[in-house]
Amino acid sequence: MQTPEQYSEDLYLKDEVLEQVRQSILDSGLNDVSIETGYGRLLTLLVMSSGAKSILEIGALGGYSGICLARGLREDGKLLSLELKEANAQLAKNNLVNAGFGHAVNYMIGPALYSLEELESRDDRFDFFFIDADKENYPNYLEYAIRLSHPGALIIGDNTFLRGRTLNSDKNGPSVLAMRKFNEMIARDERLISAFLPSYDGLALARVK
Ligand SMILES: C[S@@+](CC[C@H](N)C(=O)[O-])C[C@H]1O[C@@H](n2cnc3c(N)ncnc32)[C@H](O)[C@@H]1O
Repeated sequence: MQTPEQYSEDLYLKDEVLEQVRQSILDSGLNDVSIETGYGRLLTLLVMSSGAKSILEIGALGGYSGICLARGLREDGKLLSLELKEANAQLAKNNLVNAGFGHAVNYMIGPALYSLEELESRDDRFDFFFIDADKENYPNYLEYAIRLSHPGALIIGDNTFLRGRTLNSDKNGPSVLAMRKFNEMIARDERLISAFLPSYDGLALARVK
């Protein structure tokens, strides 16, 4: 029997652009740890529904989520993506250009914490955040996202379950501890209104009050 996720995905026609992105990641010798197809679709829907004009993504890889985010942007909207590795940012950029979003995207290369510090020093603000990089820094990324947000901004974080490790009390490595802290912040921080989606590897959604 199909999983609910497989059943839902099979309802849609093939997305040639996004399939090509996944192939380009594999062709580059990288693991395809892009966002799941159903959640990519949700990103587009959320960006479009929120009317976001400025998006900050943390973790670009090959640009899969970047394209999903850009698809929801208004004509004059911008996506800034923070990526540790230059080669990944280049791959993502190529894929965004091929998808017709070259005009809308910029990359900052290096550890995201440094880039976030720079953005804060410039007093930059964003309407939408997608957190999908090194898990140990998720609580730090969330704190920065709240500080860099316009009121009403949306913050989305991927992989909240860490393939089940978050829920397993025998697992207590740094990524797991950080993800538990991130999830608790999402649920309890008084600056946020939030919800969790338990499909795939889990997704956290929050709105800054
Ligand atoms: C899960 S992948 C991102 C997938 C992408 N969001 C998508 O769905 O298409 C994580 C990415 O975060 C990047 N990354 C890891 N540590 C980072 C850091 N400290 N700062 C910025 N990027 C980082 C990795 O190089 C990798 O490209």
